[in-house]
Amino acid sequence: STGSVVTTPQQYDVEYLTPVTIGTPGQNLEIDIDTGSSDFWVFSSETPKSQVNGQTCYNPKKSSTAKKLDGATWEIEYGDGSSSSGDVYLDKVKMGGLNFSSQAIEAATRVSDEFTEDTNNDGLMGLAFGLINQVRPQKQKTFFENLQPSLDKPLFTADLKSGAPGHFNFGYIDKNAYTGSITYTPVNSTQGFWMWTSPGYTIGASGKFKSSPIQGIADTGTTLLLLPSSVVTAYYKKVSGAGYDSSNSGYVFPCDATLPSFYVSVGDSARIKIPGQYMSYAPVDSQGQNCFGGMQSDDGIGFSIFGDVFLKAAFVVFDAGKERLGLAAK
Ligand SMILES: O=C([C@@H]1CCCNC1)N1CCCCC1
Repeated sequence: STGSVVTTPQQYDVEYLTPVTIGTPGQNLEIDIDTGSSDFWVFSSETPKSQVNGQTCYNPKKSSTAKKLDGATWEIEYGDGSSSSGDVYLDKVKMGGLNFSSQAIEAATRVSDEFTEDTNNDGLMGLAFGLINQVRPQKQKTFFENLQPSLDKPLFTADLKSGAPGHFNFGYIDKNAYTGSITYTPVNSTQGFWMWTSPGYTIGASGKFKSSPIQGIADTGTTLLLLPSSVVTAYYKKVSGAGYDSSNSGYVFPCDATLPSFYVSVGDSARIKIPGQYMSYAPVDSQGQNCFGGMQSDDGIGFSIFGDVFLKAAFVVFDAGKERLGLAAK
């Protein structure tokens, strides 16, 4: 089998939302596909009304195919401080023309304010490795892991775009979705992430390559590109008026500044170009005078995060069969 589903950016490409259908009759939700975590959780009829602000809620009591996974609970804390928790049902899930009849659906009985305030986001579908699924006493498989044996190829691809809808495809590689060739690089999944190491980077079209290994994860659920502070400092040195703004906890610069492109090396001889325009995330003031940088420090995380600022510049193959990541220009 193969599948393909559209994914649509929210304002400033802060996140990408993807339609999914749960239960019988189908309940349609819009979720954030997150390759940086491994829980599929949704707003539900069990989420306190005070914590629901426009989201669509999955109601297992209205699904003839829902089965409670007795005794199972979950609780997750994300790196940005947001969190949620709840109980678990098994139910049918349809996404991109693919079906799985007994997917673990983690119904939220509590969500943190960050999720309540994210009004269009009905939940997260984690597509990292099941090793880090947070359901206890038995961890559950991701949607992709459940489907993997039936897919033509044991992989999925992400084609996120700047300010336009893109696709997540499952089980196949669309040759029309990228240019040139795909460069593959090994993934180390021992921490449960799509973790890989870039050999280095280049700042600007006429910059000199810096050989400096950067270990990080491919995370569609993180908006920005989070890199070692040495790289971040070197980049913003090339942006006039840029500086670290403690009130916004990150590098900020005049929105009319010219931003250099940033090249992330892959394998022995390839690199992904992030256009300068992608390196500005959003205004920090209502006048739109100063802008928050798309590249920020990974301090405190323990590794870098290749989030949407990077991923939307590439066609990305998440190849579980060969534990590798494929990257191509587009
Ligand atoms: O919580 C996260 C991210 C948050 C944004 C969405 N993706 C998952 N982690 C990834 C980095 C290491 C810590 C866990």
